[in-house]
Amino acid sequence: MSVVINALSYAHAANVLPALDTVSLALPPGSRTVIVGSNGAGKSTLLQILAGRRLVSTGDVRIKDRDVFRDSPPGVTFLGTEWAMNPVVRGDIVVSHFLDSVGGYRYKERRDQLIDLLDVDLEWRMHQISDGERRRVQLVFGLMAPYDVLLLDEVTVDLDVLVRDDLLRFLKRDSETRGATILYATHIFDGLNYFPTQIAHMAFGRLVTPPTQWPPAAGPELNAEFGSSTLYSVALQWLKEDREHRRELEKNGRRERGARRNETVPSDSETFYKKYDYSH
Ligand SMILES: Nc1ncnc2c1ncn2[C@@H]1O[C@H](COP(=O)(O)OP(=O)(O)OP(=O)(O)O)[C@@H](O)[C@H]1O
Repeated sequence: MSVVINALSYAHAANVLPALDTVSLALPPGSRTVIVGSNGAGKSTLLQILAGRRLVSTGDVRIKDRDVFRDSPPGVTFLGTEWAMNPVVRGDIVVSHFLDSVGGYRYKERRDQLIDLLDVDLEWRMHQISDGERRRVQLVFGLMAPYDVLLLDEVTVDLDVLVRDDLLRFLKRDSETRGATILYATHIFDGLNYFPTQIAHMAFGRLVTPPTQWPPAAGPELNAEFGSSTLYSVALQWLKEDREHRRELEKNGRRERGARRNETVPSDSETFYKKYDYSH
């Protein structure tokens, strides 16, 4: 297996319920897994832990049989949305200089292929381009070095549909030819049907549907859960179930997760509004 997680639990702070609750997962080399889950389900937390960005004390997290935090495996690429917020990549720097400064010359062939595919202009200046254009530069930068495991946290959200489609086809072809494993968290399911080899469902920090073959097997082996659905309709159904579940819990006065478990709401309105007054 390329990625193995055993009983991983993780809480962002001491007094909150865990963002991840005993998650176990195994991804074979060459697999492309799409994780479906509502806002706050735990997808980003999971990807950041796999990228070695958060230290975990409960559970075992391995890529290519190496502990991701203590013995970080080579060949792991993580691409998340926060990159574009970094002031360094919003500074007055020409794209060609930026790509050179991060070692683009070492992967010339892949770099040029990605520049064409993502329609990047080497003369752009990083502080004068749109969010989507900056995202395309990030993708050239992030994908030009060949990886064994690619962790994608919704980095296609601001791409136009044509570029997004070209990118997904590139990633699919790349994983087929080199056997790279991809784990991709997204909320955009349009045009994604052909991409994954498996799909998984996260809800309330748990992996409620482990990676399951996608597209569903056809003919007599037709997958009982998915039938002939599209990825979009499966995702919609899963998210509806999650919302129902949450509402049910809330109706019974319970929360699955959140920071306010032990907090009492002040009884008089003055104290209440003071609490939410950010002006001081
Ligand atoms: N830095 C943080 N500090 C405290 N809590 C956090 C932090 N990051 C995430 N959380 C909490 O952890 C839980 C899981 O968040 P996470 O970002 O992993 O969800 P997600 O599935 O990626 O959501 P989205 O689809 O909105 O990106 C949420 O309840 C969130 O409020």
